[in-house]
Amino acid sequence: MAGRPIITVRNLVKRYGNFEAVKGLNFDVYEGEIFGLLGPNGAGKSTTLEIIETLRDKTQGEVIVDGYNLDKDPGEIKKIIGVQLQAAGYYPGLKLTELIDLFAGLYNRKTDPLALLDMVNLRDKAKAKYKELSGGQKQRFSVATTLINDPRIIFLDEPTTGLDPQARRNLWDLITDIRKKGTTVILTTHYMDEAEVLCDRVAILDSGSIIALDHPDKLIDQLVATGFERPREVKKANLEDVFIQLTGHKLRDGV
Ligand SMILES: Nc1ncnc2c1ncn2[C@@H]1O[C@H](COP(=O)(O)OP(=O)(O)OP(=O)(O)O)[C@@H](O)[C@H]1O
Repeated sequence: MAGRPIITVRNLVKRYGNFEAVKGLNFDVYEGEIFGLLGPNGAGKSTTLEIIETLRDKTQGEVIVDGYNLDKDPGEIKKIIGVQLQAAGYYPGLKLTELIDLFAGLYNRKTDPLALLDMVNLRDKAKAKYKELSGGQKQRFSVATTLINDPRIIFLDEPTTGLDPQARRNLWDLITDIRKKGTTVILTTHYMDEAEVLCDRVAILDSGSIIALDHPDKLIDQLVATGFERPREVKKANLEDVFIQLTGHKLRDGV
């Protein structure tokens, strides 16, 4: 993807006391791409995202988001990004339309809640309370709320964790649709199949450092070029294929 960098991170360091969780990261995210941050538990993915999102202080380094320097213009950065809240961020007893109106008010924006719910296949749940949604519906709703301020970039931290195979695929489609509309997406995931399907480029973090950064295909090709060969798959399908064939492609949680 030959876009211009919309996020530039240089020599980013984060220390918690004496512990260095992020050790001098350098990377760019290009406008219009889906960029994945991968890595084992504790690698520093959430810390890095939260620093760029202006939610966590950095120790050192420079972060530029769409031309705005994090040190000088965090308020401008907040205006152009969409951040996914954890479930605890939503009042459980409010209806979905009320929650959207509430967030729109915080952003000082006018939004059509039903149009937004349409995007994430939740129009028929407009009058439902947040606490009445299934896990997949909650995830879709939280992605919808990242779009309320019409952001240039959205941040998704493990958006499909805990979802069933249909709900995961549905969320992949949603993320792809959001990108098609020109929004840049930066996400973390522990699912390598998800990163392979969704991400234009991925950075693999380990113990606070980037150990690889490229297109998923290129990283795979590089590994194959070393002589690595996966044990041959004897079966032409896997258990997930069985599951999807048996239970269908449709979402089960009320669509
Ligand atoms: N507030 C904090 N105080 C001290 N240490 C912290 C704090 N937040 C995170 N850490 C540590 O920093 C390291 C990176 O944590 P981070 O949450 O960024 O990792 P992660 O890659 O997102 O992990 P996971 O995949 O488990 O979500 C971990 O060792 C973690 O224990």
